Order: sequence, then structure tokens, then C-alpha cells
Amino acid sequence: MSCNAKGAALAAEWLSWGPRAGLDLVRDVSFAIPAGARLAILGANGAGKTSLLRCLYRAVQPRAGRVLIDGTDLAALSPREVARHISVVLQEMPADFPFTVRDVVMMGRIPRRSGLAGWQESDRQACDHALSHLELTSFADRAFSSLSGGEKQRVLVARALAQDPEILILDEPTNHLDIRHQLEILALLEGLGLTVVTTLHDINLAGRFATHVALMAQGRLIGFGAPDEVLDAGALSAAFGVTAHCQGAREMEPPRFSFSLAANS
Ligand SMILES: Nc1ncnc2c1ncn2[C@@H]1O[C@H](COP(=O)(O)OP(=O)(O)OP(=O)(O)O)[C@@H](O)[C@H]1O
Repeated sequence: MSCNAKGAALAAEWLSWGPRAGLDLVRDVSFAIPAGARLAILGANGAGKTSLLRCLYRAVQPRAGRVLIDGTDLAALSPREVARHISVVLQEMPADFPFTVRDVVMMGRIPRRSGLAGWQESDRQACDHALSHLELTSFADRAFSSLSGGEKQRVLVARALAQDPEILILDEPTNHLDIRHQLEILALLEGLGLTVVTTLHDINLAGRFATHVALMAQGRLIGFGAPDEVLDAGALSAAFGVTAHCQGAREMEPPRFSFSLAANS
């Protein structure tokens, strides 16, 4: 990966998608973020966050609307071209995976390989760089299947970075991670200079990490903007069906929240 990466602007225009007619899980979603922005998508279980991500990296074709990368419609790009712009870290972990950590990270280079050419020095360098960025160099020859959940998660982030994307899309990247590794991975993502789009369940972490927040409920965006504009007790209470208590904001910091069950839940 390049440390001088600039990211790319990303926009969604009136996106709707569902697995079948009459069942839209993403409804009329529009937003735009500039290159280098960090967008956290928040919402209750089942709000449609993963479905929206799937539209953004073209795992599915939207029923309506479009996704633009630096103004180019994603639908006009081949899967290989999409993979040169966007890399993805998903929640699912491959279980019985007969590969070493280095093999897994090298897989990130496949979209960069030309034709039947073997690995180039640049591929090995990108792989080494990504391993070292995630403090995984000493794990390089370990079997991926022998790692803990948190270690596997870091390997999958390293693979995504080795792909050298402009946009990094992550589904709950802090799952499986202890608090130190949660903070470290978010700090690392923040330092990359790439455009990052991630779902997160920890609202306070999201408020500190993100430049933009998208709050979802029932497939729709019910809030989008800077964390201190979007994250307020009323909106969070509505989105999550809880009572959110704002614990105040320090100067130049987003507000922090605690939560309790709503009286009628
Ligand atoms: N192929 C499908 N057919 C029917 N329903 C689906 C399908 N895929 C997802 N859903 C439902 O759509 C809703 C949104 O799912 P999605 O995974 O996008 O939510 P999410 O916000 O990412 O949830 P979580 O926080 O639990 O990961 C859920 O209720 C889910 O069960």
C-alpha cells in the first residue's frame, strides 16, 4: 500500500436495493463525501448498514440510483477495476483456510496483477508493508486458521491495504478486537489518508473516528453529516429504540453518550 494515498470522493445518489421486488432493504439513500473522508455508518441491528455497504462496493446492483467514485459511475467499471478502487473487509471469517498469513495478504494484490504474470517485487513490498503496518510481520508464516479472531481481523485489514485502494470499506472492523486493538485499528485507518467507509456499533468510538456519520433506520438515512451535527440524544434514541443520554462534549470533541433501555421497551 501507499502511504501517500489520497483516497477518492464517493457519492450515493438515490440508492435503493432489495433481494426481491417489493422488499427494499436500502431506500433512497443519498450522500457525498470528499476524498480522504471517514464515514461511519450507524444504526440498529437490521437497519440496512451491511446492505448499503454491499451496494457501495458493487456486491449487488442497486435497483435504483447509482454510486459514483470521483464522479465515475461504479456500474461502468469491470469487477477488476472496482477492486483497484475499493477494497473490502467483511465480518465473515474464512474458517478452514489452508493458507499462511502472508498468502492471505498477498491475495490483496490479485487485482493489481497483470494477466498470468507472477508476483512482482512491488507486490512483495506492498505485502510486507501491509504486514508491518498491522504489526503482523512475526505472524507472516503462521497458518491463518491458527490465529485468534482479533489476529485474523487484522490480517484481513492488511490484505485490504495490500490491495492499495482509494476507498476502504469495512463491516464492523472492531468486532473481535480488544479495546487496545480497536483504538489502534481506528487510529491506523485514520492515518492512512484513504477514504474509509465503515459500519460501527460503538457510537462514541464512531464520533471520535469519523469525519462524517450516516445514521440509518429501516433502510433509510435518517441523519448524515459531521458527528456533532448528527449524533444527538433524540436521533440516537429514535434510531436504536433506547434512551440516549448526552454526557456533554469537550471543546473540539464530539459529544459522548451513555444509553439505557427506553421506558416502554
Ligand atoms: N437476502 C435477504 N432476504 C431477506 N431479508 C434480508 C436479506 N438480507 C438481509 N435481510 C434483512 O434485511 C435487514 C437488513 O440487513 P443488514 O444486514 O443490511 O442490516 P445491518 O444494519 O447490517 O444489521 P447488523 O447490525 O445486525 O449487522 C435485516 O433485517 C436482514 O435480516
